[in-house]
Amino acid sequence: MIVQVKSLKKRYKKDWVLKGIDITIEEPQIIALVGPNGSGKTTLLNCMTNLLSFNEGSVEILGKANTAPSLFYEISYLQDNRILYGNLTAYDHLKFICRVQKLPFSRIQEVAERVGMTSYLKRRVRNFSLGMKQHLLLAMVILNKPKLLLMDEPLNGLDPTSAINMRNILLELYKEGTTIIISSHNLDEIDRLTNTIYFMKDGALLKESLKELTVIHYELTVSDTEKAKGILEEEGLPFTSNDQGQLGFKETDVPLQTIIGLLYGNGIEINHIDNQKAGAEKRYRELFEERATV
Ligand SMILES: Nc1ncnc2c1ncn2[C@@H]1O[C@H](COP(=O)(O)OP(=O)(O)OP(=O)(O)O)[C@@H](O)[C@H]1O
Repeated sequence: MIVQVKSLKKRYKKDWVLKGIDITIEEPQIIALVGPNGSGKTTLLNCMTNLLSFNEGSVEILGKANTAPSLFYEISYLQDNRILYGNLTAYDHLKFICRVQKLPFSRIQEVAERVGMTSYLKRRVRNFSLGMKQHLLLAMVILNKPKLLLMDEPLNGLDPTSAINMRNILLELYKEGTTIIISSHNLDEIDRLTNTIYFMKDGALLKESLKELTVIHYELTVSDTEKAKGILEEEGLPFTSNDQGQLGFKETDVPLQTIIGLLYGNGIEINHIDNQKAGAEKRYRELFEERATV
């Protein structure tokens, strides 16, 4: 068992922020943690890594209570860049981690090259841009090749090239057996990284696989909607229709080519085809519509 969180509850004074979180991860995966500002994502990650105590429930990681000292060598947690020291260089940070993690210093160059930060390795962090700090944080958490990697908003401030590089690094780690839990507001990037999303809502998690949500839907505007409906019903093909007379289909139910052939064959013209690929953003809007439109 990689992660087993049971009925985890956490409150700050009277406010319950986590109201009973359950997470079971048995095999390496990449999981995205998504939710509005203040929904409790950081609190959850802090509780899981034992940086924060919780009020009720239990957290086990790699079969041990999350307080077990040996986990220090097996998990990594990318937090925000306030943990960095302005007066130290990137190299100093990485050397410190090598010392406490008992890793050879040769790992530093290896990781710096992988992350793409060799040119400013010896510079003081004080003068780093936001993206450079994110690179350093990434280098710091992958030094020990963790079995579980938790990441709080790792994509902040990354330019597109760096975001792609980070995605590739995470996918490589995952292929090597690392489980990754990543909180992010960048839903496009999440879509590219994983199909498994935990939406954080009202102190609870809604676990969803986007496999179903990423099925392609298409909508057709045709010359004679009523006639088309009759033909589709006769053929027993599943479809929906809306007020504007559009007919909706799921690619998995009926391939588009089949519908086109059938309608044309019956003298119905297709005026417009609209493809819709649902994804993390669409689902987010459905779940948090009020907040998303503010
Ligand atoms: N130390 C604290 N004391 C009191 N309340 C806190 C503390 N830390 C967080 N909170 C509150 O707990 C709630 C959850 O905060 P948290 O930082 O976990 O959310 P988040 O989902 O990570 O937000 P964001 O997306 O903005 O990073 C918020 O209402 C926040 O104000």
